[in-house]
Amino acid sequence: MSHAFVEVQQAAKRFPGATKTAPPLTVFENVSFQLQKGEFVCIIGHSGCGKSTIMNALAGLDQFSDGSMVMEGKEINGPGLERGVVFQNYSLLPWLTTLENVRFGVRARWKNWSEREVTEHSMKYLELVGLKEVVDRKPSQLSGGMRQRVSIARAFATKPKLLLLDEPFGALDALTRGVIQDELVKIWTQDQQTVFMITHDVDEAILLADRIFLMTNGPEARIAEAVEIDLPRPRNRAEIIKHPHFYTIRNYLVDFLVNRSGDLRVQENEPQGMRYPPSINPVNLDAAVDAPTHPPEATPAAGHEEKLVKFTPKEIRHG
Ligand SMILES: Nc1ncnc2c1ncn2[C@@H]1O[C@H](COP(=O)(O)OP(=O)(O)OP(=O)(O)O)[C@@H](O)[C@H]1O
Repeated sequence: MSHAFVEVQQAAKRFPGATKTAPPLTVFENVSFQLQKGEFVCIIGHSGCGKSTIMNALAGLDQFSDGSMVMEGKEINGPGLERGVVFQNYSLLPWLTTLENVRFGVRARWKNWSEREVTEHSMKYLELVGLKEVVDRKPSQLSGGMRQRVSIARAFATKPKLLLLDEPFGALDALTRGVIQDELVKIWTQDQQTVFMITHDVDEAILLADRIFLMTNGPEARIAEAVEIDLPRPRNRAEIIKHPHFYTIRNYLVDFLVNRSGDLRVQENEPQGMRYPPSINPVNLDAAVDAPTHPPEATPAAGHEEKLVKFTPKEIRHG
């Protein structure tokens, strides 16, 4: 029996073809991985490879077409309070105020708490994401970044054992993003949560993750590799770029996204069955990639999304 905190085995997702005669779409298949308790894992891959679909399944909001997923030995077959989710699209209740949106989650989590305890705890997390002044506003009266912060506060406040984050910082400006990344690391460290996070930002993934899963392009995507990030903690953005391993890791990830993610399809005659992604430590590979050891050029390669290859050291609060 597996001792992993979360175990996904041979997951696949298929959708019916767009027309009656069109073949079904296999978004991904043969996706198997484990998350260890307390681990911070990021998953990166090009748009459409199925990252959100995997996350929705872990959240219990969708199901795989094949395969299984288990958390602490129990099958995941619906949403649960032990799993907290931050979506790209905030998913707030529009008729509730900012505070009520957070209180809603906190009250559900700790049913025996007094109203005062629920409010105080909710306020603590709203303060943490810098929203103390707007707690009485409804989501429609907030900016996109503010709504995302409410959603982050709600997820953090409920202290789930597994925190599922789908590009949670996408709508935030660089400074706020740095501050909230710091808070996420603090909460993760204090509460010993396990985090599974989708990001398109390579630098963010290196800053936060213990391991980064690299997904090949869809259709028929899979997790090709699990890259170990051996940079010492605590990490801060200003310092890690000076670490001798930083650019080796970064170049390896960018090389995957730009050059290799489309070529790593399952071969026709490759044996099927359970396949965990191999663990890769780019620093220990001989000439891991034929790439420079300085920041990649700011100009993205033709045909690739700018956000994937752009080098943007962001400001971050030192703490
Ligand atoms: N209900 C559906 N019917 C048909 N295809 C779908 C459906 N939902 C998702 N897909 C397809 O599944 C694929 C994976 O979608 P998903 O949102 O998981 O990708 P992603 O890797 O998270 O992308 P992004 O990085 O853009 O968010 C896409 O090609 C999408 O078009």
